[in-house]
Amino acid sequence: MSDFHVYDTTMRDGAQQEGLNLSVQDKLHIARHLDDLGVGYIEGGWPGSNPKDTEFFALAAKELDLEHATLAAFGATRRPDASAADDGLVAALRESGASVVTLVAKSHDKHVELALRTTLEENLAMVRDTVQHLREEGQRVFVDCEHFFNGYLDNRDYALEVVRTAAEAGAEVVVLCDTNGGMLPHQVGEIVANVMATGARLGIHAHNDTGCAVANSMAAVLAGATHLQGCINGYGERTGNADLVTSVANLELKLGMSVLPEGRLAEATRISHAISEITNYPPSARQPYTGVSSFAHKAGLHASAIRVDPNLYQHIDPALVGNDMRLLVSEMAGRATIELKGKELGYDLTGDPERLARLTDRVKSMEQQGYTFEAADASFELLLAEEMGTRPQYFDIESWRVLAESLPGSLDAISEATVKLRAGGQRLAVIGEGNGPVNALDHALRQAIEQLYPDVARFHLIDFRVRILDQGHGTDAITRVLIETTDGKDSWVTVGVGPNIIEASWQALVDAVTYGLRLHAVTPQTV
Ligand SMILES: CC(=O)SCCNC(=O)CCNC(=O)[C@H](O)C(C)(C)COP(=O)(O)OP(=O)(O)OC[C@H]1O[C@@H](n2cnc3c(N)ncnc32)[C@H](O)[C@@H]1OP(=O)(O)O
Ligand SMILES: CC(=O)C(=O)O
Repeated sequence: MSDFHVYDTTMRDGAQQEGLNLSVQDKLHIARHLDDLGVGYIEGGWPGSNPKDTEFFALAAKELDLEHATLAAFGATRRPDASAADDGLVAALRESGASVVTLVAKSHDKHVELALRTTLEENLAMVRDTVQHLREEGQRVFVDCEHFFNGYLDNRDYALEVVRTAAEAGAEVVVLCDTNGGMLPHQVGEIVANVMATGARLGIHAHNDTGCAVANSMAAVLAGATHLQGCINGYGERTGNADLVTSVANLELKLGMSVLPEGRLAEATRISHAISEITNYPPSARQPYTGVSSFAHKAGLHASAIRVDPNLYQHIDPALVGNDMRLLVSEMAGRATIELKGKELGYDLTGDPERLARLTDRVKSMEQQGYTFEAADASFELLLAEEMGTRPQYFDIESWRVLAESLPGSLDAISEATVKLRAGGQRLAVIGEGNGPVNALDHALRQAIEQLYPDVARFHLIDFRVRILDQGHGTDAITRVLIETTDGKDSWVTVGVGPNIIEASWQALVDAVTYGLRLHAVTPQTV
């Protein structure tokens, strides 16, 4: 592995994202995940700026046992016209227990004069004094030059003077920040190449306001930067920071650099999703490398080539980043898609062109009616089983009926469902109650079959989504219902479609129960 720095700022700049709020325990968990990924540096926050960040560093010193990473504390240069030794926030950095301190410094003359309200000379002194002071106290220092690129375009000499001052005072790395995220890759590449002439070790910190944060980071590295900052899942102020996983995967897989310890990149998808759970931000399906859709193929033509060689429609082997290829069944499927999906589900349809063609036609015609199989894998698997003659019949529905009743003095309407079916050689008629018609039907169906099939007691609905398909028909429209069910271990999605929302829900419900029992390898009893 090279001496290249992979520097994560999820817990500092990532936490500046709207709606993202981390507890101290969240931060400790994230730090362990980042260490597991093998990043070199973890910026834990700004000690002294709020009690939580101060507590994090205190706890980290006692509880975090990092294998790969070094913890960095973030803070600012001293206040104007004061001494670094007497500055309260500098003291918090000194006392944080972190061996690395990353100082944010102004490098754009306009910011020095308007935001800091001091002179250009005093700002240089603030950088020099603070770096020297912390170095004397035994800490390693990195300097983040805020608004560097805008500063360089407005007053090149001053921006370069800040870089030189930081490096001469003992900063190990001077990080050029695109704080407003407005740069494009050609500008970043050219400017970083010019700043290399200072002799300072350079880093890059890019925001994503032009959608170019990762591209700008790559341009900086190609121009000579050897320290890369970013956040997991691209979190960060406004539109976020460069996504650290995308950046690192690009460096390793596209530029042939070795920046993580051997084998760690293959953990990227798992770690990116685990951190999403902690931040409570659902992972973006379309995130490069780690998204669930990153290697999902929907178009029939793609699948037909993938059948020959997956690399024909994929830029890398998904396993390199711990992701998987998936085939999506939809109206855009061709026979190749159905064949590959069948294989994924354990059915060999090769050599059965007629069945393949029939299934493909069925999928297309059902999708035209409103079904969506890419979102309802379980209903597709049952359709496939039906075509193969292996769909189990656990019960035979005779009829169902639902009543909704509003009782005087009560705001809640009560629903009551009657389900009549044959199962286990008996005719069963069961009444179920619920807080809505679907809930009542669900209860009635379970009660009817629970004695024969006790596994149904373990199934729980976790999501129920309704979509009106032909807008404009008002209450007369076609409705699609997607139901997600879990048994506590696995979860599966089924679909139902119809002009009546309860009929559509019932179809999805019957598929959900049938799929669950089949998954549990329950043997059907005579109906
Ligand atoms: C580009 C970035 O994202 S850098 C990271 C920014 N992150 C944050 O701001 C989050 C944490 N910040 C905080 O908790 C608070 O802003 C604190 C504790 C740092 C400061 O709080 P306050 O003392 O109340 O000051 P306030 O936030 O109003 O203003 C910031 C002050 O820092 C000064 N300042 C700004 N940049 C720097 C710098 N690089 N070096 C020294 N001082 C600076 C400003 O001039 C301003 O000074 P003033 O109080 O004399 O007006
Ligand atoms: C330091 C930092 O976060 C920035 O300039 O964007």
